[in-house]
This record gives sequence, structure tokens and C-alpha cells, in this order.
Amino acid sequence: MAQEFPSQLIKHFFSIGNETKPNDHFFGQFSNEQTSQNKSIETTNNESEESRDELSLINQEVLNHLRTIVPELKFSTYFENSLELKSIANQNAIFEVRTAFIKKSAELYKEEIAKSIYNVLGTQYEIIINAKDQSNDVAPNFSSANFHIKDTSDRPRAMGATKFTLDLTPTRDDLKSRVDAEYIEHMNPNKSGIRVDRSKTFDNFIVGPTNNIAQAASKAVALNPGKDGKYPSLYIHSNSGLGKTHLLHAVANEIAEKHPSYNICLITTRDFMEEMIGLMKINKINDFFKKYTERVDVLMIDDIHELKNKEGTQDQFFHVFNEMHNKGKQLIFTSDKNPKEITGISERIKSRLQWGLVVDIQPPDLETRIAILRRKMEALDLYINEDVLTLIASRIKTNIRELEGSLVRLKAVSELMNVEIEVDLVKEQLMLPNSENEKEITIESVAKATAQYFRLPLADLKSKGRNQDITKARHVAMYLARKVVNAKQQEIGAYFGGRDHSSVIHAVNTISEKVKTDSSLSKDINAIESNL
Ligand SMILES: Nc1ncnc2c1ncn2[C@@H]1O[C@H](COP(=O)(O)OP(=O)(O)OP(=O)(O)O)[C@@H](O)[C@H]1O
Repeated sequence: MAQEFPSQLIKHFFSIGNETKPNDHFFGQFSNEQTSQNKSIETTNNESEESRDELSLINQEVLNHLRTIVPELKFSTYFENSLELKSIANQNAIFEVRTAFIKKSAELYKEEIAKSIYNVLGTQYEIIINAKDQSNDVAPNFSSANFHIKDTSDRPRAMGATKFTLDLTPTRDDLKSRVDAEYIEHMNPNKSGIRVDRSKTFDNFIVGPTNNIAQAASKAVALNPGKDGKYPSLYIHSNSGLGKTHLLHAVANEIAEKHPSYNICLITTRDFMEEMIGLMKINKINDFFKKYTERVDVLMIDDIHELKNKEGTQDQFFHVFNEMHNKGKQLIFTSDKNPKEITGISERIKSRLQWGLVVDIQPPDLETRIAILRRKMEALDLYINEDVLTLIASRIKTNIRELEGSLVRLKAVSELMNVEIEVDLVKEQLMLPNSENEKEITIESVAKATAQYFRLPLADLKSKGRNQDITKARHVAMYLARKVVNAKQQEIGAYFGGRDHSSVIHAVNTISEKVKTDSSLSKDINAIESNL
């Protein structure tokens, strides 16, 4: 659970007056005289075809709207084939979803649901969401599969006492639904209104060859932010779930500790745009500009690629950027792409984003994945054995959020279903392939993947050739054969052209040293590893 800094310690995402609350401008549109005009559509036992059609049309509109704002996985689990509008009457729009857990998650989107109904009917309704299988708000359906009614007639009971008791023991489906809900929540963090999370620090950011440069640059910024430091503008890019946002939190935490007087603003691009549009609508764009250029010392904008195709916002961003840069403030951006590769962003913004240091994060190697899993296990107070740990780390390679998600799921399964975490359970729960489909990684498969990656014939790697490209590829293959296959030096030497064990040691040591500083080599190694 994210912890917030007390406001005197860190002032982030502060607002100007009352105007910057998300959606204020939207809710300002609601009519004040709706009550008398409220529509009533209900489907009862005698429901008319017409009202049913009407409800289903409105339901469809709501789903269409939610589909555009809810992450795909969440949408398909919580809403699609689940959310059903049952009636609209007396200022209430009553929906039903499958389970109580889905209800909890769906309720987070009440405002958005109200918004889309308003768009269809022009009236604001209170949104009520009931769960089919465990509803407190409507008459419970005791025949539901999730309730077992135990006949207690064989026990002595007082006169007039109830004959049946409700056994609320959840069914397997219900437990599965809980496990899914926890996993989905983890996999789809809600970034809107982001707050600095004290639990994400440099101490618990595991460093490996694929993120060391981004980590070192962030740390340097945190120690010396702004014009006095080396990188007044830092841009971190990577695929999803590789630690960009974690580094932003770590920087914020470190600055709050080392430079407590600094005003830090950590904001998503989406919130930045919403805030700007809200203030533009009430002619207060200057307040927006002043807030950032005068009151903020460190501006961190997450997911800057979302400026894509938003020309008005790009203009404002451009002015804010220039002014903050001129004043020597610290700027940090994250994105899923290198600035050069973002389409739909003006050239002048791309060039601004490239003014400072641009670093990337690649998927972690096996060793780092294992280290991350160990650290997360401690944090979750979860014990899993070495076999399971290695299995997960060797299968989930490209997204750390997924690695963590696997532990979140296993913890939920073991606690809710009261089972031991064993290899078979892990394969079933994480949908890992069965052993017969598992590829065995051998010296041969490492050599082939390396040769393929460097576009060299396998025979060259096994030859006596000393050409620079061949030597590099051979050294990388030997290094991986040691690291991933854990093969003996003699075996490796024998495979690669009958070399002795000291050549293998030399190759492994050379690559181990180089990979610490050569990011292009670490990218190569990582890419080969992911192809194994
Ligand atoms: N090197 C690391 N050590 C420990 N935890 C990490 C590391 N990298 C990422 N994580 C964890 O993985 C999860 C995902 O990371 P984060 O949210 O920072 O990714 P991201 O790159 O910002 O993803 P997105 O682009 O989807 O927003 C977080 O819980 C984060 O703490």
C-alpha cells in the first residue's frame, strides 16, 4: 500500500485554489434541475421489451466509455460480460456485477459511469453497484452458488430459532475471483493523482546490468538536483514495468531527505494535461504556468509520450519546460520510447527532451530477476522454495511488475486456499508450460542463440578463428553458458573448439567486467537470454 509523505515534508501535486480537482470542470456541467426530469426505466418481471432495450443501449454506452479509460485486462475482468444496468429510477442508476470483489473494483469508476450516463440522458444519476452473488443492498439470492445453506436440524435448537444458518464459506470460484482481483489490481496500478510512495527507494531498487545507468543517473540527480548537478534534465525510457516510476519515487524520497526545502512535483502527463485544461477553461492558465515555473523546484512527469497528438498541451509544456530549464530547475521525464521515436510530438519538444541525459532500461537478466524476487518475497512476507523461485525467474523475463504479480498471486492463493506453494501449483496458477513443453537450455542452445543474434555461423563460434566479431560472440556464448546453464569450464571449452578451461575463465571474466560499463553489450546479452 502506498504511503504518503506528510505535506510539510514534500509538496507534490499541489493545487491552485480549488480549481484543479480532476473532473471539477466536468461535473460543473451537471444540471441543477434534474430531479423533476429524471427518467425512470426499470425491468421488472413484466418488463417491456422497450425498457430492456433502452437499458441495454445505455449499458452499452457506459461500456464503450469504460473501454476507453480502463486498462484492457481490468475492463475484460470487471466490466465486459459482467456490468449490467438493471434499472434507472428515482435518481439512481442501479447496476449489477458478478461478485462482491468485482463490485469493489467497479465502484472506483462510479464517476466515469455517471459521466457516460449523463452524456446519453443529460441527467446526473447516483450510481449503485450491486453484486449478484453476495449483495448487501438487494435481497440476497440464497440459491446462488456462492452460498451454502446448511441444514442444522440435527442440532438442538431453541424454540423459534432459525432453522438454517448461512455458511459464507467461499466457493473455489469465489476464491479464484479474489486471487484474480488481487493480481489485476497489482498489474494495473492507478496512476491518476500519483503520490510519492515512501516504500519505493534506491535501497530497494535492485541494480543489474540493464538498469545500472538509469539508476546511477537518477541517484546523481537526487543528490544534486537542478543547475548545480550534472543532469538538470533526465529522460528515462523503457518498456512497461521495468522500474521508471520506481526511480521517480526514489528520487523524490531522496531529495525530500537531502534537500527538504525543495518543492517536488511528481505528476502523470495525463494529470498535467487535465490540470492545464481545467485552468484554461476558467482563464487561469497563467496560474498554471506560474505554479510550475515559480513554485516547483523539481518537476517529474511520468509517461511523457502521452503528450502525443495533444497540440495545445504541447505548447504549454514547451513554455513550462523552457522557463524551468532557464531557471535551472530539475526536470525528469519517463516514457515508453526514446524521444526521437515518439510520433505526434512536435520536433521542438523532441529536441527539448533530448537536451539532457537520455537513458534506457532493458529487461533484467536472470540474476537480477532472482534478486528482485527475493527482495519482493521479503517485502510480502512470503516463503517460496528455490525451485519455485528459479522457475518463476526463468519464465517471466520482460516485466518486473509481472514478476511481482506472480508473487502477489501465489501469496493470495496460498493464504486463501490454504495450500503449499509447490512447482505444480505455480505452473497451474501462473499458467507456465508443462515440463514436456519446457525447452532445456544447454551449451548448444546458448551457442545457437548467440550465433543467430550476431548473425554468424555456429561453426565460427566453435572454430579457432580469432576475428574480433567471432571472438566477441564466442566470449558472450561462453559467459552465458556459465551463467545460464551453469556448465563446467571443461565442458564449455570442449564445446567451443576444444579450448582449455583457462580460455573459458578468461572469456567469462572479460565479459563479466565489460558488461558492468558497456550498456550496448548488456543489451546484447539480455536479448540473447530472452531468446533462450
Ligand atoms: N530494479 C528493480 N528493483 C526492485 N523493484 C523493481 C525494479 N524495477 C521495477 N521494480 C518494481 O516493478 C514494478 C513496476 O515498476 P514501475 O512501475 O516503476 O515500472 P514502469 O517502468 O514505470 O512501468 P510503466 O511504464 O508500466 O508505468 C514496481 O512495483 C517496482 O517497484
